[in-house]
Amino acid sequence: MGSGASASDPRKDASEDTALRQQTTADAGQSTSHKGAGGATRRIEKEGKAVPSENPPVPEDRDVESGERNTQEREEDPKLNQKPPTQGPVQASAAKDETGSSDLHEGSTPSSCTAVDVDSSNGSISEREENENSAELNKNFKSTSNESAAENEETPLAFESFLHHNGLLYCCVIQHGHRMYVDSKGPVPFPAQWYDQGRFLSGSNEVTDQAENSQNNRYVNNTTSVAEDDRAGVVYIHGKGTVMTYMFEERVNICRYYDIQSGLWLLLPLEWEMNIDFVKECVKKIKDTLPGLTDQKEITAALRQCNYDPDEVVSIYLTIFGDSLFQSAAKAQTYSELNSFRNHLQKDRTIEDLKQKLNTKENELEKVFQKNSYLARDTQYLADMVQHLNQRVAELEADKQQAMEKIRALLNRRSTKVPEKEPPKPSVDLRQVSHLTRDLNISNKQLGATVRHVLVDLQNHFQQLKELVERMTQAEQHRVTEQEELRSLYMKEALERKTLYNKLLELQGNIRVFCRCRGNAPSNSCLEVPSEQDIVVNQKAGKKKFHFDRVYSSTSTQEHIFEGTMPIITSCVDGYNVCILAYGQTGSGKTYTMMGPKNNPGVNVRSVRQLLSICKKRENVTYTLKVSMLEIYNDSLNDLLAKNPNSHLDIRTQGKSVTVPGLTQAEVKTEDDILHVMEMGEKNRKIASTKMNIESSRSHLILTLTVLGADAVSGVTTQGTLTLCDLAGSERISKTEAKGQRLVEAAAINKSLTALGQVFSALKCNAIHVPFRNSKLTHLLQPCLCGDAKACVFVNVSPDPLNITETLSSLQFGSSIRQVALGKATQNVSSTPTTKQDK
Ligand SMILES: Nc1ncnc2c1ncn2[C@@H]1O[C@H](COP(=O)(O)OP(=O)(O)OP(=O)(O)O)[C@@H](O)[C@H]1O
Repeated sequence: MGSGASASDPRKDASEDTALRQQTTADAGQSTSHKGAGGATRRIEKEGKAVPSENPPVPEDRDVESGERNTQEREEDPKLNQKPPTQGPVQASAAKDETGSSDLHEGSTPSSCTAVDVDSSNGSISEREENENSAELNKNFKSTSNESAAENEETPLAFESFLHHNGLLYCCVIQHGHRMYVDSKGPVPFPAQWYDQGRFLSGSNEVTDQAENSQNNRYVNNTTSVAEDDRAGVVYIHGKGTVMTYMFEERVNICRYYDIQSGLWLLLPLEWEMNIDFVKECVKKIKDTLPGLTDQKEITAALRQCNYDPDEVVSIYLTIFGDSLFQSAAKAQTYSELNSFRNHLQKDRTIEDLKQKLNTKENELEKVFQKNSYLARDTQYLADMVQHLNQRVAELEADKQQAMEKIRALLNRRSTKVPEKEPPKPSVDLRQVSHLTRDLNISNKQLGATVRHVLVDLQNHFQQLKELVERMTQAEQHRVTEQEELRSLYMKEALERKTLYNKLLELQGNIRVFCRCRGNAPSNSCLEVPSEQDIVVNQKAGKKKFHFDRVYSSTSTQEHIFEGTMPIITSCVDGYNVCILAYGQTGSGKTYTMMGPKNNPGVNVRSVRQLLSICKKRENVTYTLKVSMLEIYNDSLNDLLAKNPNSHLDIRTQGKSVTVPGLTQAEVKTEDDILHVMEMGEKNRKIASTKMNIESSRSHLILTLTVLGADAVSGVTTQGTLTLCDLAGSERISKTEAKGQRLVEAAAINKSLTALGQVFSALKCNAIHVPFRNSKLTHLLQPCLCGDAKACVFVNVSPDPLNITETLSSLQFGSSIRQVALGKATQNVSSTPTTKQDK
């Protein structure tokens, strides 16, 4: 093809390049590393694109021969002569050695091994053809380049891709500073006007704006500066044809394809990927390994997340769902749990639908009731009317009777009196009377007809009303039955949801231990947080690593910290005893974590907010919240909400319940109420500590929220408690050199924290006796630490190297309690008949 023609009409070039495209398409299977979006975006081996050090020897006779045969075969094969995909990019083919390998290191053939893929059903050119075509191209290229280069000189080549505005991608070669693009017959000088008609795809994440750089790129002296792009590729999409793909970032799941219509790079849809052979193979491999997985779309999505690495997908599934996935879905018992999670979501939606249905029905009923009241009013009106008409009929009857009697009397008088002379003139005009009688008869008849008519109307009305009432009664019965069904379904679903949620928490462990490094870390911090679950202490003797459920670095925000505790707060509303403790030396950030400053509150305030929001959302359950606040100083309890905060309290145990008789419990309804109560408690704590000349950090602060729930639908009542505990500082006596009162305080703190450690140790080894009563602290926390509770411990540590010993001891304490596995948590529920049940 002449360079002039190519320059003026790139589309024409494209149609002439069909065979080349087909050939490059076939090359893709061998010359690419499949790291891209399956077949969609494949990476080209870097080595294949590297600038070769020498011109490779290509067998001349074979090239010529294969070139001829290729042309002939193309003419004969309709598949190869088919119209080229209009959006299909032209990629340079990889010249191959005799074995068909495109590896430049081995074959030492200069090539631009660009990756291309097609739908295998469309038919690809045989490997032999590929070799032949590649060889021909190489030969052509070699001869052209030889003309411009010094004979036998080792010529460095560089390859790049040019994306024309018409959507076609051309492979370009630079040699001796001259740029050429690869035509079906070989390299052709790159037309100057093309610089403004497209852009080069660079090796970096960006697509180079050719308009800006066109001047710089016209003559390239240094071959190594030429863009190498291993992110470009093409994919055949059924129904769309061949589209060009490009990976803009390192992660393949954001690979894009070039949409010729919009001229934009769009995200590759999951459905397309699912149908790509490479992806299908990966999915098959995963399914073969884990027969328990069946959903192809889900597996494809997982593949996308794992950079199309089937092994990684398998290992992730195994980590989450265990060995049960080795069995087929029907056999796997645990997998059914996974399904039940999915079903659960579906059921949630069903509940929503049913609730809506219930609302609609209730509205309908409301309307029927309204209609009923209108009809009742109509009936009353008609009945009044009938009564009135009856009265009127009676009056008319009476009038008629009177008139008749008068007539009769007149007639009698007339017949008995015999006129002797001139008969006397009758006092009543008989004609008038007969007229009157006739009129009366007529009106009597009319009245009778009207009454009959009204009566018929009334009967019809009554009949209609009767039918309506019957229908209403039926509808009411139907509604009641439906409501009953909905209620039972709701109860079942609610129970299932709670069970699943708590099962999830149980799987995560009923005691979760988090570590938080204090903020404002010094530049010579002794702590490192290499991952979300590890913390490393840099000490002179070397590094020491500790593992926790979650480690929060010095830069973690209060929001982050709270996120970790959120799940167990939901449990509290469901009737579980939940406890959040902050442990650590003085100044390590316990109070900051639990209470926090007003403008950036800590776990306490956020938990309360969360609790209230959950309670508000559950419309069928009426919640009552009560708050108590106490401190433990020198192993004695002070009620911080009492009028006299110094009044000492005792602990009483009855069965499993531990109570503090006389402890003030304030009922709260809103967030403001709770904050007000907390503020009051804090104030009392300060007053008490000033009076006793102690520091507030020398006592344990325990804030308890009791949540009582009464479910109007199921009639179940629950009681959960949320205990928020800011422990006293855990530093050693020897370090603080405490004396006198301070020594007594330190001893009490030590004793209670040691008792806490002993309780955890006993729980760890499932001891028959757990020494809860060794201190007031552990005694009080017993319901939150024994079998039916969920606890979350924050180990607060200071990053200051001066506190390294305390930091190590706190971390040691934290990692030892992390190994504690509490028994299966049980819910504090009771079933009581509720008056609202009939609702
Ligand atoms: N994450 C953080 N970001 C910013 N400042 C913090 C952070 N953690 C703690 N601080 C600050 O460090 C200081 C000590 O924190 P805090 O009072 O919470 O420690 P503590 O462990 O409760 O001490 P004590 O046991 O004496 O009560 C406070 O001034 C607090 O504001």
